[in-house]
Amino acid sequence: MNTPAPKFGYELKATEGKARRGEVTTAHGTFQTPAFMTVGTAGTVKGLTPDQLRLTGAEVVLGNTYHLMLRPTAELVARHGGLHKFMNWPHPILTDSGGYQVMSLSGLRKITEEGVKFQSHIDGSKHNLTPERSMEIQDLLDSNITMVLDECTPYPATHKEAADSMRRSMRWAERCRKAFRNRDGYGLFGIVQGSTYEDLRKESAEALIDIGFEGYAVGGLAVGEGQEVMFEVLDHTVPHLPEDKPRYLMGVGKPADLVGAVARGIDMFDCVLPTRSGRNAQGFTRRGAINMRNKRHQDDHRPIDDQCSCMACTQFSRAYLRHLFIAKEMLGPVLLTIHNLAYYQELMAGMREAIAAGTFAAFQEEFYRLQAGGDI
Ligand SMILES: Cc1cccc2c(=O)nc(N)[nH]c12
Ligand SMILES: [Zn+2]
Repeated sequence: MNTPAPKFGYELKATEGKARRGEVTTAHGTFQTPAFMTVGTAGTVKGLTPDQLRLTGAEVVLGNTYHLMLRPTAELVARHGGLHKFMNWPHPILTDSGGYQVMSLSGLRKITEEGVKFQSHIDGSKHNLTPERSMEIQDLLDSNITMVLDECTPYPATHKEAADSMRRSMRWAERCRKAFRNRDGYGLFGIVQGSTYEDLRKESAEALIDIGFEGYAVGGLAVGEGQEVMFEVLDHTVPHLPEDKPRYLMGVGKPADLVGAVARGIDMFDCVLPTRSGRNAQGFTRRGAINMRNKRHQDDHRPIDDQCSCMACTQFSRAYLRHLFIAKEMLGPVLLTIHNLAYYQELMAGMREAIAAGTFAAFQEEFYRLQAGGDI
């Protein structure tokens, strides 16, 4: 007899200024915030087994409606028990709703009031993704956190373009709320749009709160606006979001983006940067970025980061990592992905600890001092 799932929930445990330390409860376990969620687009975090991923400190994995509806289809995943069972990740899963990926990946796409019509980038087949269909797909995937179908307003946008795009996303959010199958341990998150316009971001946040969601994402950022503009948008958007619900900044970001956004009240993040960079020999460390193809590592016995406890840093040298990348060996991308994810999780754990201890301001200073330190 399965024990009944706990209710989906967020508990705020500590704050320092706008920074928050909390915990989210889902049917597949809890996760600590601020959280970095590892991107596992097509049901896999590229190159890593679930055990290796867990060892990096990951608690939440992201899947994508767009990719999984095309291949292997949500219906097949459902026949295999949902995404947790299919990919053997028995911990929280969040899925994005598909609209964002359609706009960045598919051919021949058309946005109408009904939804998004597009051609698959895999085989050219035609699809019609509506708010209702996106909810059905994420339900079939058994996603713990479902994202509403939205349009990520292209950047830059005029005020009118941003207003029209945001208001359609709000109408879609309403349809998603109605179509979402409410059940304990599962949540539906709204996504705030409005580009860089303070009045539109306020209107969007208030519209979503009127509908009511289990969490609120800030969308429409990480679209080329730059860190300064992104932080400005957060400064005038986050204050409109409920204190008792998680806030999720979509698609962000570099380590310094995470620290600055946590300082502005964000709880959850996702970004392909650590995994995509890891596959391309770009490492992240507390002292800044490192290019493992660089000749200076050719005969270097040291690990990537002697303070890191990940498998790459405890078992291998920089010389070996460089060799793997130069020789185009599969193990190179695997090891550097593991290291980058472990570094991101270490950064999040450090922020969680600092907020709980009331030392987040000092943490931020030390973070920026080391990043500027150079000589990694
Ligand atoms: C993944 C991602 C990054 C950046 C922005 C967005 C967005 O606005 N909406 C969705 N659904 N996803 C996003
Ligand atoms: Zn490491």
